Amino acid sequence: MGVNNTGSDRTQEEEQKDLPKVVLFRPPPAFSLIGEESFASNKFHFLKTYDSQLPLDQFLSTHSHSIKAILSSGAAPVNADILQLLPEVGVVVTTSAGLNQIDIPECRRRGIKIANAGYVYSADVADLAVGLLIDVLRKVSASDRYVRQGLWAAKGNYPPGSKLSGKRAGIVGLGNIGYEVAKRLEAFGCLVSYNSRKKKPYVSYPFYHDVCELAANCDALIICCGLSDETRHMINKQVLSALGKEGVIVNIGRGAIIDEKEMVRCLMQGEIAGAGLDVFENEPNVPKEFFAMDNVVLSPHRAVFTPESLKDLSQLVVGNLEAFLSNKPLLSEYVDSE
Ligand SMILES: O=CC(=O)O
Repeated sequence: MGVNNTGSDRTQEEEQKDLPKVVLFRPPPAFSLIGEESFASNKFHFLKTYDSQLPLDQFLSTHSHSIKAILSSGAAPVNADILQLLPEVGVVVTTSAGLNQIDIPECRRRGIKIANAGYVYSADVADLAVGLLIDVLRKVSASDRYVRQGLWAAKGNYPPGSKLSGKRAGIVGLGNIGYEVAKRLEAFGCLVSYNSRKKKPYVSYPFYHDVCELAANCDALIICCGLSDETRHMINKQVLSALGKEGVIVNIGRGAIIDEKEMVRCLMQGEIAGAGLDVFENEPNVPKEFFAMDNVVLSPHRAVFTPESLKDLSQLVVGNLEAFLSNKPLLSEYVDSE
């Protein structure tokens, strides 16, 4: 029997057994980016379904009465079938800002609390949204390719881009992230307006109840809302035609908020002017048509990933798990408010 570094003669495995059990269905990207130990892996027993040879239901049934918490991330669903195998679970802590992978009504029905990444990523995601918008308008990536291909010397100047300042920017979803995008674009001299489920009392930006009307009254539409049954394909043919030939769309929310096939068609036929996309309907697969479009800027769903924010995230996740396990209020509890 090995002696561990606490001086006791119990193996690390035996000691781990006494720790509160937290189940994971998929490795959070942050584990490989900043290290699993940043998530206090010495304080919790992380049960990783993806490391087990057992089928998921068998694995969960084996541990069903000892798992108290779920650590969710990315697209792995936390649905009714899973929750019913875990009767002792009282909290789902997710490393994501988005909650579309979690069956929220089922959690509510079972009295399970939910905590997400809160405000941790808002600034980073807003920065990337503005970056994508500037890139599309000013053709940053496209002209970079032009220079690298030696075309500047061979063919002369690359066609000019379009000015950001003075553009009418329509924010779809004025939550934490949408608000950060709005503040940044205002500072760039844009005229901000928004669509949200409800008018926000704390801002004076013009509010459009109808997203189509918002699109008709802006030059750039920035999608910042979460994905739900209500918002799936909310940006459809009608909204894209309302945005029009000069209009640009940026999506840092979730791919399925836009009807992607329709967006591809609109871009191919010049019915909208360009797109900056960090998210896609069927990630990591991206419609091949985009690859040949110089007016489209593509980013592999990475708006949230900066080491600085991931460090804050790890503290928030650990804080949420500890708070739950000691019956204290969660640090970033999700409440259905908007
Ligand atoms: O997209 C990333 C997230 O929801 O955190």
